[in-house]
Amino acid sequence: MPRYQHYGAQTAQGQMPMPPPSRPQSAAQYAGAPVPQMAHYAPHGYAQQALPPQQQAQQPPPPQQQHMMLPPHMRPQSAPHYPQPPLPQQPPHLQHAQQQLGYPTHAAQHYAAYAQQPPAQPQHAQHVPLAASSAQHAAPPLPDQPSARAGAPPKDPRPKTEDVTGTRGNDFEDYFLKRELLMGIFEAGFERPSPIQEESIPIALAGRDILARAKNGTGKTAAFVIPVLERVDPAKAAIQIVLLVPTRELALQTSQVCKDLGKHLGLEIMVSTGGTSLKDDILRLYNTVHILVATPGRLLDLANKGVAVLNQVVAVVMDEADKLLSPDFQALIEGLFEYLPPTRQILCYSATFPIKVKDFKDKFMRQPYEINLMEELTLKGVTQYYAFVEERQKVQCLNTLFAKLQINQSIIFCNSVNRVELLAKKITELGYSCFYIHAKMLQSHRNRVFHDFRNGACRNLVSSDLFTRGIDIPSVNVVINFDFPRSAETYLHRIGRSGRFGHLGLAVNLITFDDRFNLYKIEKDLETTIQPIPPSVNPELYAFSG
Ligand SMILES: Nc1ncnc2c1ncn2[C@@H]1O[C@H](COP(=O)(O)OP(=O)(O)OP(=O)(O)O)[C@@H](O)[C@H]1O
Repeated sequence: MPRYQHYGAQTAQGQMPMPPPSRPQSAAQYAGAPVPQMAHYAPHGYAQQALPPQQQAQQPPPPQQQHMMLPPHMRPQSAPHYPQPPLPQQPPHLQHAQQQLGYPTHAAQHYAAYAQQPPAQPQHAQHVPLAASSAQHAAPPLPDQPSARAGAPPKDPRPKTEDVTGTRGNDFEDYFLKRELLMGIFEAGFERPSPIQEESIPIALAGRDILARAKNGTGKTAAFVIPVLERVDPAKAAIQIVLLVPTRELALQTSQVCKDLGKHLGLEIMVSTGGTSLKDDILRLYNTVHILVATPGRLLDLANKGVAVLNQVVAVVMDEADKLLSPDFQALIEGLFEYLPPTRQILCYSATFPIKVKDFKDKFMRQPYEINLMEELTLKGVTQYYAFVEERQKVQCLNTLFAKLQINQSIIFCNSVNRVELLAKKITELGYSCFYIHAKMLQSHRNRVFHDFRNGACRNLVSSDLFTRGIDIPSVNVVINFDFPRSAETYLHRIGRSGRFGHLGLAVNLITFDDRFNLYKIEKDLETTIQPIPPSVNPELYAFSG
């Protein structure tokens, strides 16, 4: 029996009541709440932070009748505005990673010999487990030198799942990386490689093409950034690495990872995306650039103009590769490959790889090494629930979720730009702090929202699918699909914005009658079960009290 048939029968367990398909719903029973007007709604993605107390008092509480439409466990308490816990500090290792650590300059010289060792030997490409052999080839720190780990920040105390802990036990030292690179890795708070990093780093260092699939938030970025940072020759004034990503925000984030991990390497890293001044990019390219992180359209433009010279590129990375090979980008990518030398290494990463990648693989890649760490598709640390609602009940249901859940930070996804703006407005009117972001906003506003949300300036972000892929904000512990996505890929990437690096997270899906087939299909495609939301959600499933 298809699962969607029994949703209506489960109301006793506490989820939203499902109206039988044939029974028309009375407007009085399911009418949406009139939403109070809100003068403090600010455009450009900035909704107000929170109403001043005296204005909060003036806000009419949501009508009682509306609460009664919800099953008892979803009804808000009596107060019109529900206090949420204070915004948390960033985990200690993240705060620390942002601080500049002074290193004695002699350390770099002292280790020059070690740093200049040739990159990984062919046995890496043969996939020899490094743990077994590391004792033979890992260079021990010289007696009078601090270890490259000396600048590591305090340990992140949050529990992690096997998605990132299920490794063979390798250490970063096992890969013969430059000492300066190791220092950057440890200062970023990375202690050991994650499974995808263990699989990918040695193969990439050996120069082989890679097609890699691993779960969201398990460290794919460092899995390609570390080997490409190792491969760049700082003395050579040419673009040596191209990192392609589908969105501008992801480009900014990825370039920041390159800068953080490579901060002792003395490399020039440039971001180039649409929505910024082309002239600035052209002027920047007159100076040395070693690593170029770009969205495909802008880079092709610069290559066509002869400004971005790509004939010295040794490796090109395609993050979210399936998206980059979708019809939206495919022509641009193929255009770009005409400028790249035939010897370039190609590294492709994503959590989702449909069949369409095959054509690209056959046409451009040379016997790629394939990594698939996704026997199981969803993250172990992310608990998934659905609440069955009528369209007009959604805002009230969200209000209840805000009141009941321990949200550190949340991302709330809508299926269109219009709905993002409307929902942000309604959330603000309910008295909660909220930003919004979508692709039709000015880039400068997008950047500000991204920056401020990441820094914890606001608890909730309403987003279109712009933030579905790749965005890494470790404090996000709750994702809400206000609108249920249409495809399993989108669903997987969206819920993967919580539960980063094996931490715990919660995904709540608001499901309407029309969504039920889609819910069933996505559950089937992902071989997962999305449970009805219980009357109270155990905070231990998603909230770290530390
Ligand atoms: N070895 C490591 N040790 C500790 N933290 C790590 C390690 N590798 C990556 N991280 C952290 O894990 C988080 C997720 O990493 P990343 O964004 O690379 O995941 P991803 O697999 O690319 O996710 P997505 O599929 O969503 O793009 C980041 O905050 C990153 O700093």
